[in-house]
Amino acid sequence: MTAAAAQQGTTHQGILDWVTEVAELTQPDDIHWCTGSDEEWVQLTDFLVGTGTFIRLDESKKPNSFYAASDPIDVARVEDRTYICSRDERDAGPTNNWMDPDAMKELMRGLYAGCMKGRTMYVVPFVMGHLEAEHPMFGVEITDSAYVVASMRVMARMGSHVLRKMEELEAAGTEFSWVPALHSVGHPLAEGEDDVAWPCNETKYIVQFPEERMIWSFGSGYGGNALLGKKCYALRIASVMARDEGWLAEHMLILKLTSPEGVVKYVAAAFPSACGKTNLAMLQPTIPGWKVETLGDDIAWMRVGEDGRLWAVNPEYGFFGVAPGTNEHTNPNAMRTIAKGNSVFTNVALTEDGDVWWEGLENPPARATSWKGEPWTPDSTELSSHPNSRYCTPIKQCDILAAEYDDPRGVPIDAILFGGRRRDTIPLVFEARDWTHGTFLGATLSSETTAAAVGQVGVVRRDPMAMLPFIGYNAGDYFNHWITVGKENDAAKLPKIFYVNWFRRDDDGNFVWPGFGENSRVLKWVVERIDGQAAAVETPIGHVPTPESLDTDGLDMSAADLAKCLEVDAEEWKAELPQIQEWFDKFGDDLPGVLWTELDGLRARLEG
Ligand SMILES: O=C(O)CSc1cccnc1C(=O)O
Ligand SMILES: [Mn+2]
Repeated sequence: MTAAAAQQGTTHQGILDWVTEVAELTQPDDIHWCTGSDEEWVQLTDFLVGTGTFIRLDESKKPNSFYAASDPIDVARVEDRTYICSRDERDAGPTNNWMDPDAMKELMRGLYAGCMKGRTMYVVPFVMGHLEAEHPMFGVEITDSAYVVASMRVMARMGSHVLRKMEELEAAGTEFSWVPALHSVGHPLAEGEDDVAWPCNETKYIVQFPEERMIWSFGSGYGGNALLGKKCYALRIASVMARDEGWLAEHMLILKLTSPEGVVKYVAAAFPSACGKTNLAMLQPTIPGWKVETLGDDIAWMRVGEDGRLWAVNPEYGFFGVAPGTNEHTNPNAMRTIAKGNSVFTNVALTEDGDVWWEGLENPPARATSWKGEPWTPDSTELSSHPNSRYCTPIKQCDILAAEYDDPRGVPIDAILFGGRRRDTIPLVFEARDWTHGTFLGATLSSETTAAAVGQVGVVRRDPMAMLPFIGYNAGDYFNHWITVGKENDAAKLPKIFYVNWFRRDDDGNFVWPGFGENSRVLKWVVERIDGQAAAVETPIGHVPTPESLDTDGLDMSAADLAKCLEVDAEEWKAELPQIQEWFDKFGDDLPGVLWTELDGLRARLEG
């Protein structure tokens, strides 16, 4: 299958050739070219209700919305089955699984052979980012999952208008390419065999071929494994494009912060999976007069503009947010967005009156059906919803969506926040000394693992720029790319870099910082630092707020607890040094020397 070659031909013929090749291999019963129309949504959702994959929710509760429960073997991203199959193993680097691309293709052709028998092959033309962008980032996903098509319609700009745009560009002789993204649940149906509610396969492969800008996925129907525009394209493939073309594809939210005086700042923030990006992206400030609007909660593409500033767009068209913990206190804006319907809820609980519920949501139902299909009550010892259960909801429904979301140029970022989930060591917020030091902070970011990926939860791991599962190439080269962006551009125009940690705990294990809307106080300090108005203490790790420089008016917190939030414990940081050394040793000569210099500087300042 020469998808890359298919990209070179005329678009329509190129796509047709690729679709033909895939159909010959996978042998679907029929082929459906997705239009993205409302009529198609109705056909798809009716079909999914018919197969038992979808349960239609009550129109008065969540209009035009559906419930799905996955197979328990298919509930999250499968990092151990995710591969970067670069030609040279070195280019995958020590943080990625690698296999020789030809060997992987051989293996997966064996899996794809006949895998779509009894099913429909859907061809999904889509674009990540704006169709009106200077260089639209096209993709075509082939999938045998109607659930994936329905979810892609929420998460990406998809359908006939995308194909027409490609044809227009082709007619105008304008150069462009498209990413072929092949997906199968890996569950062929024999003649007359009924489908299961959640078809998938014990064997899963989520594979990126970076030089070919191509994605092959097999065996999972869930989230980032199957909605290939998201993690596979907009991060893993896009990060390789960004390395080659001089921009950044990052795991970041984008928000717009407006002060009471009307001063606007744009902030991007990289937190590991399920560490609060969506909540921060839609923050409802507790400090009077401050306003947050969102542009995105998960992915940011950032390019240096002619003005030397870093301009960010959100390439996605929807939210695929963690449901548990989302409620009127933690994220009222998400709740209002979801309430408008047009959403797909996966692995949450289904209530008897045709609504959904999850842990942390107000008003637990007296009885419900859990994501495992079992009777559930508030007294159940089992969870109603999987910790990685998700809502999939159109971004346009968000009341605080910034108008700039629709601007193909994006917004100029003033501050980048790196954040993790650490119970100790990392203070509430501190500012990097400069871009290189900020890159060091990003490269050494650490966080307790979450349920967004299969594996143990709560283990502290290094998660550089919160991109560990999403860097499409050698992470040492990725760090060097960040360093280069700083070197090749005017530092005064680039965003200032900060490190935040909402999750510090006291000796009894309780969170010291209230978080959620109160995080607006940290954002205020950040923008006031940018404007040279907020005080800070110079510490071995960076610039930490003086207690007085944080706006604590109305904050129910003792001075001792605030001091605890801001504490820099030299012994805790000295304990980080060998961990950072061990992390950096993984990269050998691929690690930029300036990062070793930063580590030496930190050590010297701590021991000074
Ligand atoms: O893709 C999944 O199955 C869950 S992981 C996820 C989903 C949406 C946004 N981010 C993530 C992530 O792991 O970062
Ligand atoms: Mn994410």
